[in-house]
Amino acid sequence: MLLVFDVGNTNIVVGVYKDKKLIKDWRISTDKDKTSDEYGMLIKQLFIYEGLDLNLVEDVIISSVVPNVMHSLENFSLKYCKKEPIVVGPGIKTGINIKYDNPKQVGADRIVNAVAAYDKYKGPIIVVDFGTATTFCAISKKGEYLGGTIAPGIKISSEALFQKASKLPRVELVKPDMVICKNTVSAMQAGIIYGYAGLVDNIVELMKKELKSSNVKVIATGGLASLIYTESKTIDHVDKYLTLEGLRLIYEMNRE
Ligand SMILES: Nc1ncnc2c1ncn2[C@@H]1O[C@H](COP(=O)(O)OP(=O)(O)O)[C@@H](O)[C@H]1O
Ligand SMILES: CC(C)(COP(=O)(O)O)[C@@H](O)C(=O)NCCC(=O)O
Ligand SMILES: [K+]
Repeated sequence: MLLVFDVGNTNIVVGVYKDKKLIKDWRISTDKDKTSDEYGMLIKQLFIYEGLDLNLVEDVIISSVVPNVMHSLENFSLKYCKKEPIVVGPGIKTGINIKYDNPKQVGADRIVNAVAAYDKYKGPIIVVDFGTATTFCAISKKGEYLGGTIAPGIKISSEALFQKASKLPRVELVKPDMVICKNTVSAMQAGIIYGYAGLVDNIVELMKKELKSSNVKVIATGGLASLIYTESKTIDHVDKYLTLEGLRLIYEMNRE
């Protein structure tokens, strides 16, 4: 079995692959204060709960945009899986040519998404990842990572509204029927969701113009993708497991 970790700023998505098949996935909070033993006990319990055995893990691959968590996860891998993990970063083969000014600057999650999206859908392609931040990445027909856009995420944008305006409450992210809303909660929900769908469509349209291609596919992933998918005019598919799939593919390219 292969154990994969996608460490985001809010959540760590953990996946278990048996050959090419994702057999289990979990979402746990990203906690910079957790030790390797705490991660170990948490993951061991999840394995036991699903009738899986941590001793059967043959390899571990980690992609992280939170440097502080790496120490604990690497030690977790060494101690509980008896394996040096593969960490997505400089020196790792991805098959993607990164055209960023400084390729080391691109978030590992964005590269992992690009690898999976190019493998599955071919280019030109735009990947939208709705995480703590919302990232947009353009991949060319030839499979080059061309770059992209980083916008404030849906959840953190709405948290800012609630924190900075005394009379605005924290709201659930659900869609009201209208935008001419007659109460505070619906008015905020409309502003967040319909406003955000517009943000997504505008960035995607501008990217398509820069890509100068008419057949660009647009794939969305990340915790909140399905919320915006139904309101956006430009997203073609939601692919929930894109990042995990990218980790598996990178593992295949780098295994000994
Ligand atoms: N299935 C879900 N339903 C509702 N909210 C979610 C879900 N998954 C994630 N979220 C929320 O979406 C935000 C981004 O989550 P996630 O995609 O895990 O971000 P990251 O990759 O940055 O850790 C978080 O605030 C999280 O609480
Ligand atoms: C943009 C991000 C914060 C997104 O992270 P996430 O929302 O998944 O937690 C992450 O990819 C990152 O830290 N990137 C480095 C900067 C860049 O990609 O240019
Ligand atoms: K992510």
